[in-house]
Formats: sequence, structure tokens, C-alpha cells
Amino acid sequence: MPPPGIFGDWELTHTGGTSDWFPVEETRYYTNAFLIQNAKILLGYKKRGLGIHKYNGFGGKVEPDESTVAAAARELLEEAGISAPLEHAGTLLFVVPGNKWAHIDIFRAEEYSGTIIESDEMRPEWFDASQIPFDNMWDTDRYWLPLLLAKHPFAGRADFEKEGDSYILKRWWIGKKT
Ligand SMILES: COc1nc(N)nc2c1ncn2[C@H]1C[C@H](O)[C@@H](COP(=O)(O)OP(=O)(O)OP(=O)(O)O)O1
Repeated sequence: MPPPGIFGDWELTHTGGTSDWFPVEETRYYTNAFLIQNAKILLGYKKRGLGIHKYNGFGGKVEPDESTVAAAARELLEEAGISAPLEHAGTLLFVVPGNKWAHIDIFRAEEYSGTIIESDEMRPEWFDASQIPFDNMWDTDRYWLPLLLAKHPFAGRADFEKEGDSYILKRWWIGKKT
């Protein structure tokens, strides 16, 4: 059965951890967008803020009165200098006790327009889809990014505890659309 906060019919693909699911807090909405082209994926090396020094897609907070897809397009332009026809790929809940829940809508695209640039926040870099740097990404990305690459809708939840500047994964659940 999916964990609290994940609704609908999903087939479990990965789960682990032993702690209880952390309790419900207020939710904040985020986006994350990945570009895939010629068996390569565009990632950004995060230069500041949440997830600093990790590779990730391009994204950030959804502003009040903004749709998630509009926010995803804005963040992709701000952080990588490009526009793309974004398709919703999946949803991830990122939970840390004492913080608002992060509900992350994750997007993918296979085309883009504009010139890829480095921004204050991200340094873009192409990787072979077979050589994604999972050891330098958020811990649960290795479970759902293959579903994004395969265009298989997914949902998941990842509960972390913050220890100093590090986020320690405590429990996770990833499912794909049945
Ligand atoms: C497991 O947790 C996470 N995994 C992945 N792959 N990505 C995550 C996780 N938790 C958060 N994120 C993403 C969601 C966003 O794309 C960024 C964080 O956004 P940020 O805090 O940088 O938001 P901005 O609006 O860009 O920030 P500024 O106010 O600094 O502009 O990480």
C-alpha cells in the first residue's frame, strides 16, 4: 500500500527504511525538469541552496497563483536559459520533520529551444543515460529516474532526517502507474 500522502493506484517498484513515516505538515509545491535527447540527459550541478553540490533537474518553488507547469518552464529558463515542451512525468514527496512537505512535480522534455547557459544556481551538464551520476544526486533519484527515462508515470515519497548539513534517508517508497 502506498504511504500517507500518495494517492491513486501505483505498483510498488522500490521501498526501504525502517522508521515510521513522519507526520503530516503543511505542503509547499516545487518543480523539477529533465531534458532527454539522443540517449543523454541534461542535469544541473546545484551551486547554492537546497541540494547544493548535487546533480538534479532544473526547478524550484511554485509561486502563488502560478501553475506547476508554468513554474517548471520559468525555472528551466531561469536556471538553464532554455524553453521546452514539458510533460508531467511523476510526483515525489520529500519529507523532513519540522519542515513543510515538499510536493515536487517532475517534468520531462525531449526538445528545447534557446542556448543552454550556466546560471547563478545551476551548472548544466549532459550525461549518457547509462552513466547518470546517482552517487552525487538525491538518494532516491536512482529509483525513479529510470521510470522517467522510460516514460512510465511514477509517484514516490522519501523521508529524510537533517543532520547538520546532510539529509539522511530514513524511509522511501516508489511506485509506477498500474
Ligand atoms: C528526495 O528529494 C529530492 N529529490 C530531488 N531529485 N529533487 C529534490 C528533492 N527535494 C527537493 N528537490 C528539488 C526540488 C527543486 O527543484 C529543488 C529545490 O528548489 P530551490 O529550493 O532551489 O528553489 P528555488 O525557488 O530555485 O530557490 P531560490 O529561492 O534559491 O531561487 O530541489
